[in-house]
Amino acid sequence: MSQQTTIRKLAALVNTPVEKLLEQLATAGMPFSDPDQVVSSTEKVKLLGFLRRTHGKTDKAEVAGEAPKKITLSRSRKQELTVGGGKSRSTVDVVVRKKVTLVRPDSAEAAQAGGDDERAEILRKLEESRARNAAEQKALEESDRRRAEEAEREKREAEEAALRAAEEAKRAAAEPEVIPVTEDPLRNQPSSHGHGHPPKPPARKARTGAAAEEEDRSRRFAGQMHLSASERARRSSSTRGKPKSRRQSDQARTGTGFTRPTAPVVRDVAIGETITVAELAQKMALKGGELVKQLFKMGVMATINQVIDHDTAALVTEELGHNVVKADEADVENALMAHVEESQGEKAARPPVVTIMGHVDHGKTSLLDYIRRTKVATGEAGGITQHIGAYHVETDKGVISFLDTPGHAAFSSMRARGAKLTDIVVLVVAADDGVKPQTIEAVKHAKAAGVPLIVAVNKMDKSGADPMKVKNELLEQEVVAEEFGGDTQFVELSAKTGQNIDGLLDAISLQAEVLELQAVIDGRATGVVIESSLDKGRGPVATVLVQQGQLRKGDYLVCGVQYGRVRALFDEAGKQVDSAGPSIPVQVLGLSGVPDAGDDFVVVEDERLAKDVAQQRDTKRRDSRLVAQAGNRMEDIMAQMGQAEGQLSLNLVVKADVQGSVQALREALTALSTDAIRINVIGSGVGGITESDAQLASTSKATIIGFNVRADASARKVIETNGVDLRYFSIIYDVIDQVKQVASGILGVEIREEIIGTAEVRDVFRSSKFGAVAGCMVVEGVVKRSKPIRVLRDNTVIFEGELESLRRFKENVDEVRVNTECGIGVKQYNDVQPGDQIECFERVEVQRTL
Ligand SMILES: Nc1nc2c(ncn2[C@@H]2O[C@H](COP(=O)(O)OP(=O)(O)OP(=O)(O)O)[C@@H](O)[C@H]2O)c(=O)[nH]1
Repeated sequence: MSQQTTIRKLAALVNTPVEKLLEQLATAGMPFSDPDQVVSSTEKVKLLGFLRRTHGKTDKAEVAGEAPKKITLSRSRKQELTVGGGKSRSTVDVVVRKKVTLVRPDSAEAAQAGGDDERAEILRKLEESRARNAAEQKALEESDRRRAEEAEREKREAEEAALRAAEEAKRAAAEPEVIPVTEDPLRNQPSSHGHGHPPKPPARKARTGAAAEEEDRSRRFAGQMHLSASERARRSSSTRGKPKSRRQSDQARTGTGFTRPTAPVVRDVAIGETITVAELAQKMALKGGELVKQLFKMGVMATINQVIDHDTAALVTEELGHNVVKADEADVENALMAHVEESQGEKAARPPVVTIMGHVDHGKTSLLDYIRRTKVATGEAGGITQHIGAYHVETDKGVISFLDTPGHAAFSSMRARGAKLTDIVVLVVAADDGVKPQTIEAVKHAKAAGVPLIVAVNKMDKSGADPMKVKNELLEQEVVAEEFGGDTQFVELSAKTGQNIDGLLDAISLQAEVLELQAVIDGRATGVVIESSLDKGRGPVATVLVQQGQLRKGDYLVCGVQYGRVRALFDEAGKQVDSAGPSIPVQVLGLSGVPDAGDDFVVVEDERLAKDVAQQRDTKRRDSRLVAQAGNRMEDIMAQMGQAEGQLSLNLVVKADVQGSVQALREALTALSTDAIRINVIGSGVGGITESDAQLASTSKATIIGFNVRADASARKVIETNGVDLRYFSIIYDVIDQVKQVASGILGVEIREEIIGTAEVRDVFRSSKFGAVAGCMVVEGVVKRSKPIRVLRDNTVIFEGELESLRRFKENVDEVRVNTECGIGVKQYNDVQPGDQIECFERVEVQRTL
């Protein structure tokens, strides 16, 4: 690659005639004869120095007669580079610039070395650099060539692969599916349950045919409990024997697309309060049957469509290795809550809600009736007040609402359902009778609920009234009158004469003021159902107590599991009203069904939400009931079986006029159950006793309890024909008493042994006539000849039998009393010893009671 220059070329380059250049060269000491003679670089440099000198320019190098101190040679070369691969491959023009700089050694060194040596060195280095350049250039060319070859080869391979794929796809379409067994990642992987499969030989011949396929599949899925959705899809598609799609086969071969997980899939399974077995199985991607089996292993017998409770579902889910997540079933409820909160506004004072409690016959009903009769404004002229479960009165000091179901049964049943309705409890105590068991119970209930008490000392008109006694007795219950330094107001009154009833109302208003009761006055109403019934003409009727907001005619509301639009509102005077505010009881018409006492109600904007919430609650309630009824655990079944053996049962059908009474009775009666007898309320409801109630009672041998309701003609017929036990009541305590009696009748009598006397053996005489006769002292009770005896030694019974003889001073007697000596001959037993005890007992029949 030497760049040799002739004199002619140089002359053209420097734009000088050839002759002149020859001349100059000659002058510079380099005589050339032929213009085509080559001029070396050194000669060029020399010429340059000469020319500069002749033009008067200084050149140290030349002056010193030396070569230039630094020479830089540069060159550039253009070449093509291929970048990227496949589709993105492209060519780029690249300019390669080379620059070589040669530096002259130090002038001191240079001074030592001769000028020609130096030039020779430079030339050598120049030559070396040229050689290096050439080598590099060659290497570059070589790598370019290799790259081009590589690209060519890749292109060729890709074309071949495409061709092969097309052929294979064609072949696959013609043949049944063959699972590429060697690709299976699960194959060499132990399963989560420890059933590891030995590694397969790498290249197994692909098998075709259903049997091979089945075997292969079972091998692959054995011990693998959880299949992902795609696995299932794969399984089912292969089961159907469909050929693989081209895409699938391409994916399988190229390894692209989905790869089966190598470990069991752990799922987050959302479980609500209840779930059906089928639904749970689906959530775990498991066959229903598998889950049934798993449940059975855990001791739970359930069918695929059965509802199981949350705990059981959670257990089995965890057992199968999945995570349990609490399902957010309260979606609609949340929407409802948001709805309620949204309607909250400014709060203002509200009237108090009062419940009256006290011992039986102390005058609760009389008090409520007196207040209602004298204080509730009747609607139209001659209108009569109605019992709707609550009423409100207007006093000088404000409005007061009374809950009209006296007694703590209703109070506690409401409280048990989470409904806190009562602000103040008025405890009625008859001044002539004082504190009685139910008075104490009422105090306990009020205290447990954290509700303040006002004591109404009733029957003050009676001659035997002793209010101070009441105050003192209540002190023991920690109910301290104001005059004793406590905070409980005592009001002495008479429900009969109406004496000081206003004083009681004042006391209530005062207490309410202290409590600073508040509620949102405007906005959507919320509250609680106090009573409900099914009216023949008007449909479901519910008395509700509004707790917040205004309940208006036309409002949509959800009420327990019922919903509807308020068709009409009635107050306790039977008068239609347009709205009811906080603490005001009102009768509502227009619900889809009869709600339960204690259910809450919420007014909502539209019917849809009301319906959704009601339906969701209904489903939930039904499911919970199903779970409760199912008794699906083995233990439960066993327990029930055990119970059936030893435990008697009394079945009852309870019908009452209002829902509150039904609930109170059901709870009170069921609570009478003991280990010996179980009280089952197998049917209950609001309304008269119907034929179906009678039929139910007849088939299940139940007693019918009619509380303020009567049996209709067809029911009476069934009752008479089948001899069903029917009893009517109007007082709750009577029901309880009678049920106790009936239960006792079922329990029957029990034989009890009573020891009537014990005698100690002091000496033993043996006579040929009577055998062994024990000389005894009666130490306890009386020993009777006609009664059975036991002989005890060291407090252990060693013989049980009868007396042969009982004598006192050789005389036969029928009985011997305590501290008397006697001779006892035991029938068929001659082994009596001094120190033994002879116990005389009798068997008595005792009526079993609850
Ligand atoms: N003399 C007098 N008798 C009263 C007074 N209050 C109630 N009575 C009578 O006491 C009896 C019982 O009264 P009720 O009001 O039924 O008593 P109760 O506490 O509601 O009774 P139960 O509903 O059975 O729990 C009735 O005969 C009433 O007439 C009163 O202030 N003075």
